[in-house]
Amino acid sequence: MNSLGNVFSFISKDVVCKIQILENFLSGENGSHYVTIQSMVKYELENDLVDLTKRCSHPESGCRTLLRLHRALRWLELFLERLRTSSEDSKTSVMCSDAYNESLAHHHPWLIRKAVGVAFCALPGRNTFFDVMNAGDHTQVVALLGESLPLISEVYQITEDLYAKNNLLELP
Ligand SMILES: CCCCCCCCCCCCC/C=C/[C@@H](O)[C@H](COP(=O)(O)O)NC(=O)CCCCCCCCCCCCCCC
Repeated sequence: MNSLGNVFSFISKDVVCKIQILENFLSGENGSHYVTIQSMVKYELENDLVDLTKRCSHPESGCRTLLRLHRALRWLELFLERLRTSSEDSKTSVMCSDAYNESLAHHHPWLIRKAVGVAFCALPGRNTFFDVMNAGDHTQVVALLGESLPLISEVYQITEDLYAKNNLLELP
């Protein structure tokens, strides 16, 4: 993302920050509970470490932090599937914003949606985008996407089911 330009830095900063929160849990004194998503959910819920309705004493629990990344993974899945099936004249900005409007946008306030919309306009065209991905020629990139998308979907679905079972899909 950083090689796409400064306009994306507010997005990548947020992702890095959220990954850091999870890594800190993993390397902290209760790290053994953070080895899997299942053990994290069980541990945080059993020990009242999750703000369920309003952010107060545990504003940055592992569960709510992962939920933000989980929602972003859905965006990524939708976007990469569009990219995989796109034609030479398809616009990355349109693919990106269609995927965004179908997923993450439902969870973002107006101001973030506007800022994200500006970032999408700065996306390079499809060919440059494939080059930036640095995963071989364009046919190879498309093949790679075909292999990785089912794995992304599977990971997404496992987390989605676990969160749904524990009523965690709307954590503040
Ligand atoms: C490739 C183009 C990249 C464009 C990515 C667009 C995705 C839209 C993400 C918009 C995030 C906006 C930034 C702020 C978000 C936060 O307000 C918001 C809520 O957090 P809070 O509850 O702690 O306040 N955070 C989030 O929703 C998490 C956003 C995470 C965004 C992840 C984006 C991942 C991008 C990965 C790109 C990989 C490209 C790979 C190509 C093969």
